[in-house]
Amino acid sequence: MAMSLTDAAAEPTVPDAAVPATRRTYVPRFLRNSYDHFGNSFSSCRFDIPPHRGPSSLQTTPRIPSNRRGTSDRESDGRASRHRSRRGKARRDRNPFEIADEFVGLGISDNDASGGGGCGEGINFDAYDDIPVEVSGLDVPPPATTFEGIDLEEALNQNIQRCRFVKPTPVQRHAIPILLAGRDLMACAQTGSGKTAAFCFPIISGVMRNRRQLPTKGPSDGDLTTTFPRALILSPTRELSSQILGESKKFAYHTGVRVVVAYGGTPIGHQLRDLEKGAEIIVATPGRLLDLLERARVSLKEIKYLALDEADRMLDMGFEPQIRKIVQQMDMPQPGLRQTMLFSATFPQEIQRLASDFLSNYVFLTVGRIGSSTVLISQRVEYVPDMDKRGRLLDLLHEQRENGIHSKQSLTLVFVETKRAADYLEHWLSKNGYPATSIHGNKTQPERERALRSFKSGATPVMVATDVASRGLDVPHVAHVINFDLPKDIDDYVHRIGRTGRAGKTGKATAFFHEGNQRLAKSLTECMEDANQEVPDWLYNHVARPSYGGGRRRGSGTRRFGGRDFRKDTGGGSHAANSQGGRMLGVEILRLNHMEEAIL
Ligand SMILES: Nc1ncnc2c1ncn2[C@@H]1O[C@H](COP(=O)(O)OP(=O)(O)OP(=O)(O)O)[C@@H](O)[C@H]1O
Repeated sequence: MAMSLTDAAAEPTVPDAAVPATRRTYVPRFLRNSYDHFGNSFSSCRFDIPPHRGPSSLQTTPRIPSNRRGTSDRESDGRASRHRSRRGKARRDRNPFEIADEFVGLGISDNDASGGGGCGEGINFDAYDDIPVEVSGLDVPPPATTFEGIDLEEALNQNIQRCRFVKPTPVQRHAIPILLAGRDLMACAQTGSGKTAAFCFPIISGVMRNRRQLPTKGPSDGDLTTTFPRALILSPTRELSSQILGESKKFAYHTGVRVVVAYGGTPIGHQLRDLEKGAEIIVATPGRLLDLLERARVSLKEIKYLALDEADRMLDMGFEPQIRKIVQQMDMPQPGLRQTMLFSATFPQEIQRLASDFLSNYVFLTVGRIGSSTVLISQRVEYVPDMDKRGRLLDLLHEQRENGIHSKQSLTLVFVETKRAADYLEHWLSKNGYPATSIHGNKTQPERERALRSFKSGATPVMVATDVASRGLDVPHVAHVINFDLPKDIDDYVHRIGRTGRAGKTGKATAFFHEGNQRLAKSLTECMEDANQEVPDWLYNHVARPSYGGGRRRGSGTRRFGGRDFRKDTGGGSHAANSQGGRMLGVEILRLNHMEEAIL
C-alpha cells in the first residue's frame, strides 16, 4: 500500500456542517505555523501575512526553515502535543513567494523559471505556440488566449502577476475556461506544461466566489474538530503533494483561501493542528487522507472540487481501491454535485474508462501531438550492457562537468529500477567524485525530504531515484535525466524524462538500453519518433526481433504520448477544437500494473 492507515481509535462522529462552531479551539499565535522539510508552511496564508510590498518584496534574504522535530502520531490528537510544541521556536507565517526565493538565495537559480518566487520568468512559450489541441465533449467553452481574458478573481490575478506568469500555457488556455464554466474535465498535456496552475486557478477562484456560509471546521467533542474542505487535490506521492501545496499557497496568497496538506510518512500531529484551523483546500496523498477520514478529522461532504493530479497513476492498480474508497464510499457528493478534474501527461484508454465513473458530462482535452513540445527534450538511447553502465554513467557526468550547461550548476537525475540499486549507486558515485543523493520508498520521509532539498540546492547535483520521483516533481535545473535502468512501461519513461525540459526549457535525456529491455524497444522507438528524435538503427533492429524474456508486458504496443478520448471509439459525441491538429496520438488499451509507491 502506498500509505498505511494508522490504528486510530474511533473518534466522535462528524458534526452537521450547517451548525456553526460553538466552541473554537484557541491556537496560540506562535503555534500557528509549522513547516515541513520542504519549507512549506503547514499553515495557511490567512494568519499574519506580511503585506505585499510590490515586486521588490519578492527578493528576500534566504532563510531555510530549520528541521523541526515532529510529534508522534500517538500524542498528536491531544493537548499534550500542543503543550510540548510551545517549547518550539516561534515562527511567523511567511509569504509563500519568499519560501521559493530561498532556493534562489542558495545560488542555484538566477534569471530562470524558478527565479523570484519559483515562477515563470524566462520561459520560452514560443515552444508551445503551435501545439495542436483536441477537445471532445458537448458544448465545450471556448479557450482564452490571455489571463486577462479569463474571469479570475482580482487577488488571484495579482498572484499570477507575482508568479510572473505572462500568458497561459496551452493547457491553461483551454482547461481554465472549461473548469470555470463548471464542467468536469479529463486533461492530458505534456510534462512541465503547467497543469498544476490549470486546476489550481479555477479551484481557488471557485472557492473565493462561492464563499461558504458554513464553517470549514465543525464543532467537536473535546478538543477535536472536523474539517470540511471545499476542494480536495489528490496526488500519488508526498513530495508531489508538498509541491502542489507550495504552488497553491502562492496562488492563494492574500485570497483568504486556506490550503492545508496531509501526507503520510510524517507525524500526523502538525497536520491535525493545521486542519483544526479549518481549510478550504486540502492537498493530500490517499493513505493519509483515508486515515483522517476514518478518524473523522476531515469530512468530504462539502467538497465542490475534486482534482486528481497524475490521474492515470491514481487510478491504476496501486491506488484505485483507495481512490474509490475516498470518492465513492465516504461522504463526498456524487458526480454532478461536485466538479471533478483529472490531469496527467498520459491517459491510457482503460484508465479513462475507469475514470469516467467519477465524472459527469465531462470534457476530454488533449494538448500535444507528435513532434510538439517534447522536442524540448533531446532524447538519446545508447546500447550499454549491464556491466558497463557505471562506467558510461561516469563518462556522461564527466562530460557534463567539463561542458557545464548554461555555465552554471546543472542537476542530473538518474533513474534505477530498485531501491537497493539507488543506495548502491549513490554511494558509488559519491566515492567516485560525484556528490550524489538518492530517493526511494525505503527511506524515511525526513530522509526523502533531505535528499530532495540537497538535490535542489545543488549540494548533491546528482540524485539517484526510483519511480517515486518520476511524476510531477518540478525541480529547476534538472538538465539531464539518465535512465540507468529503463522502466518497463513507456508511460513511466515519458514521466521520467519529463523531469527535464519543463516550462519551455530544453533538457537532455539519455537511456541505457540492453537485451533485457527488448520489450520496450517498439514503444521507445515510437516515443522518440513522435518527438522527432533520431532513433539509432540498432534499436530498429531490436523492434524487428521477436520479444522474449520475462517481466511485465507493459511497454509493448502502440502507446504514444498524449491520449485520445476513449468515447470516440465507443460512439460518444466529440469535436476537434483545432484543425491544425496533425495526427492525434494513439493509446494502448492495456491496464497498467504500476508498482505502488511503497515498493518503488
Ligand atoms: N503560465 C505560466 N507561465 C510561466 N510559467 C508557468 C506557467 N504555468 C506554469 N508555469 C511553470 O511551469 C513549471 C511546470 O509546471 P507544472 O509543474 O504545473 O507542470 P505539469 O504540467 O504539472 O508537469 P508534470 O506533468 O511533470 O506534472 C512550473 O515551474 C510552473 O511554475
